[in-house]
Amino acid sequence: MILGLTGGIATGKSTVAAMLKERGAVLIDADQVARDVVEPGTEGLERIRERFGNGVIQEDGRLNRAALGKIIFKDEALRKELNRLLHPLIMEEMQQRTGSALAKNPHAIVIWDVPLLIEENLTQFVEKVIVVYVPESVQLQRLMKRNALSEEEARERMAAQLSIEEKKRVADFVIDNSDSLEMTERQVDQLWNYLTLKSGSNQP
Ligand SMILES: CC(C)(COP(=O)(O)OP(=O)(O)OC[C@H]1O[C@@H](n2cnc3c(N)ncnc32)[C@H](O)[C@@H]1O)[C@@H](O)C(=O)NCCC(=O)NCCS
Ligand SMILES: Nc1ncnc2c1ncn2[C@@H]1O[C@H](COP(=O)(O)OP(=O)(O)OP(=O)(O)O)[C@@H](O)[C@H]1O
Repeated sequence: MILGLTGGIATGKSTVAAMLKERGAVLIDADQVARDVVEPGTEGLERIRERFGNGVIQEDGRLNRAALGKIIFKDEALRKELNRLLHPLIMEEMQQRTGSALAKNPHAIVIWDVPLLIEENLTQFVEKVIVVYVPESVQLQRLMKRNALSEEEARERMAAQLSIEEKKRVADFVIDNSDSLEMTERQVDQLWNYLTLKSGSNQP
């Protein structure tokens, strides 16, 4: 069983993903895969160097994420170009990791944690869509705090994605993460019970 977990930037995807992992889900994190495919020596990093120049590569040969972020969150055309360069590499790696997980355990509950699941039409690859929701005002506050961003920078990043309200409309399951972590845990427990029943898995 493959499920998509998404939400807006800083609505709490990683928080909910960690809770699902604790309960036994196999987690495939697109942000992590996106990091892995641009490690030094990869085709991903070479693609970025060719298009964006050495200004986004650090002295130690690693990607300067802050520098690239500054460029692409301000400019939609450049962001789309970066997506075009990296997304096929990210997708291939995610499919591969999913294949190995299901080969090991055909009953595994595999969660794809993908911020752009809906924007990039990846819902076709998953059975159900889980959206981690908080109202936009909470999203803005959490994003500014976590990434030490100004309100303008945080709004720019939020504008690079479909709004959380629109994502909520596409969801099969909504986890409301605007209250305490305990309240979120409770919703995750309910969801997990349903998923284990449906997948026929006996995971703890
Ligand atoms: C631009 C980069 C280097 C900035 O790195 P940084 O470490 O500051 O951020 P990080 O990767 O942790 O992403 C934080 C959040 O930003 C949002 N985000 C990232 N990339 C994008 C994008 N292309 N479009 C819209 N939102 C994005 C996501 O919500 C993500 O969870 C990095 O985000 C990147 O390589 N993005 C392109 C790959 C991509 O699309 N990743 C998203 C998962 S498919
Ligand atoms: N219920 C909650 N109450 C208060 N703070 C929370 C709660 N859930 C998450 N947070 C905080 O909000 C921030 C965003 O959460 P998290 O990193 O899980 O979001 P995300 O959706 O994975 O973000 P991104 O899209 O950037 O990957 C973090 O600083 C986290 O500690």
